Amino acid sequence: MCLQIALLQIDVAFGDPQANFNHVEVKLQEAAKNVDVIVLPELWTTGYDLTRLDEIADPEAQEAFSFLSKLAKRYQVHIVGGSVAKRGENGVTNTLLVINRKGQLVKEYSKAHLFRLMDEEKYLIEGHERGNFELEGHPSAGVICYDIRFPEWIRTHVIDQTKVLFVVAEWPKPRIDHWRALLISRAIENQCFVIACNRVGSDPNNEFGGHSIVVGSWGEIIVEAAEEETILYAEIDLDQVDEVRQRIPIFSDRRPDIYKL
Ligand SMILES: NC(=O)CCC(=O)C(=O)O
Repeated sequence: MCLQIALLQIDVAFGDPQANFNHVEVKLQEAAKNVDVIVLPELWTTGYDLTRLDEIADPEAQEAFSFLSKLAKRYQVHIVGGSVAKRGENGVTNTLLVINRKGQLVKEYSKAHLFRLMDEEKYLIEGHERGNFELEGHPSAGVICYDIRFPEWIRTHVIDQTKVLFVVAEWPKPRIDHWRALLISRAIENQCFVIACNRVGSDPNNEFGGHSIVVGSWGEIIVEAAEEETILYAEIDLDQVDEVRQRIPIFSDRRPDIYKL
């Protein structure tokens, strides 16, 4: 079973949701021909304008959901809709939205590990649930940026046969070597596809590194972007995951009985 994927490696206007909705609408239309899944980066509506979240966070992520739902239906695509600053009852979360071809919400996942270097813990509340969902019947999962530094968290997502791990990010350029190494490692150790969408451009505090990437379940790089705005396309064959897992059966060779931390 093959899936055609498009990753929107875009710039994000700092604290300007309307500009970002307009930009994503254009890019999504461009990407939508002959693809099954479109992926957006982290916090694509607001960027890291965290001090203005009172003003610009999306109540219950309703505006982002309605916008992505309309486009998913129009183009008949699944959208792994990056993440948005969602204002809920208890505060603001950094929340990933997954929407199917019918425009229905399949999954919401809130970033579990908040990144202190970018002040997330001062303005956001953390999520507690896993990011698993099904994509055309295939077990998949989505996590957000800093989450990939926690292999034990990622493992909990793949233990139930997950074949595709989506990562949405605003990862700064100075640590782009970590980004690449962590994503390739997560693919090899979990024997799954890793589809990772980063932003480009800069904000008042950071320059972002691009290098969105699709890694196969053997750890090979299928496609990788540079540092400019681009739409990155990839075809993934999900049968590869079964072959790799049969060849080196790490899931049956695991020894959780001796892994106590
Ligand atoms: N937005 C983020 O979570 C950034 C994570 C990051 O830069 C890192 O080095 O980890």
